[in-house]
Amino acid sequence: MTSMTPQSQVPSPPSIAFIGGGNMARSLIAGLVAHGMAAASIRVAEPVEALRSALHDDYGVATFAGAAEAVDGAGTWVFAVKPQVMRAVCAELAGTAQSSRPLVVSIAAGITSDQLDRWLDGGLAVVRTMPNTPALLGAGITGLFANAHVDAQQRAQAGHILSSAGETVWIDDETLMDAVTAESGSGPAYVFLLAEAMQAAGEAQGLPADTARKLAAQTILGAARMLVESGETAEVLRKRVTSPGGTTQAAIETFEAGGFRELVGCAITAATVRGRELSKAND
Ligand SMILES: NC(=O)C1=CN([C@@H]2O[C@H](COP(=O)(O)OP(=O)(O)OC[C@H]3O[C@@H](n4cnc5c(N)ncnc54)[C@H](O)[C@@H]3O)[C@@H](O)[C@H]2O)C=CC1
Ligand SMILES: O=C(O)[C@@H]1CCC=N1
Repeated sequence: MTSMTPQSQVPSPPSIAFIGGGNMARSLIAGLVAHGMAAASIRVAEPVEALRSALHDDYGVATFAGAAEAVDGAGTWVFAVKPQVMRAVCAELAGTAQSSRPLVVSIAAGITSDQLDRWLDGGLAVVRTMPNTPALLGAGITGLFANAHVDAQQRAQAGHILSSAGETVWIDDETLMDAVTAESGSGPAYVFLLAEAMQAAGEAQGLPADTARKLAAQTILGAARMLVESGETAEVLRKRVTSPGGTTQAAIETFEAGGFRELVGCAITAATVRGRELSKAND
């Protein structure tokens, strides 16, 4: 005989609570809803009323001023607040975390899984992640690290949430998460800086501003697509553009003489170090 579960006892899908409804949370929520997650399963804690209204109006998610109300009944908690407020937010939720044993997902730069676990009173499954802003278009990439308490189902759940923002890559050694933050978390800003510089240089050569902007943006888009879609290395693609004795060679030699690679290395080192500092400064 087949046993039937009465309708009233069918469990509703486990909901996700976002603690922090700012820029990155909004991108992740947009991705989850676009990938078919029921808005009714998404709860958001956000103290700023205007952000709460916008999230509710745009995606239909339930919003709350306080974190404690948002996490009520949620199986996964996504911490999307600034690193500087993470400890205080965790202190507020530690009691509930111990009784409800959620999967804890963090997107905060620098804050380690050990810190999150300790601030929530210990023994919890924590996935530390680092997405980036192209998540807004579903074109992001996220690095993820799981602590020892995370089981296979929770790992899949965290991967599912972040894959709605784009590609995912699991990192086995958490100390490398600061390097992920420095390369891809902050990385879109480096590309925007390059775009700014290319546009300004084009304008300095006499191009109208809107033309210079379009040339820079489409060039970066096209080059990025070639990197992803061609299967070739950046070096091979660069060399194909660089005709011997041509214009590109003149530019590349100027970049190399100016220490471009070293400068990029120093910038990414500075961002990596800053990630470690954020961990210490907020402990
Ligand atoms: N912006 C970026 O490119 C990336 C940011 N991150 C990380 O994402 C996190 C959030 O960054 P953004 O979204 O850019 O910042 P944001 O400032 O837009 O969002 C943070 C939100 O948290 C809210 N908040 C503050 N205290 C709160 C509390 N007690 N309870 C609930 N919400 C609270 C704020 O009102 C704000 O709306 C940070 O930890 C950052 O390191 C990660 C990857 C990329
Ligand atoms: O600048 C930051 O600290 C955050 C983390 C990665 C991108 N934005």
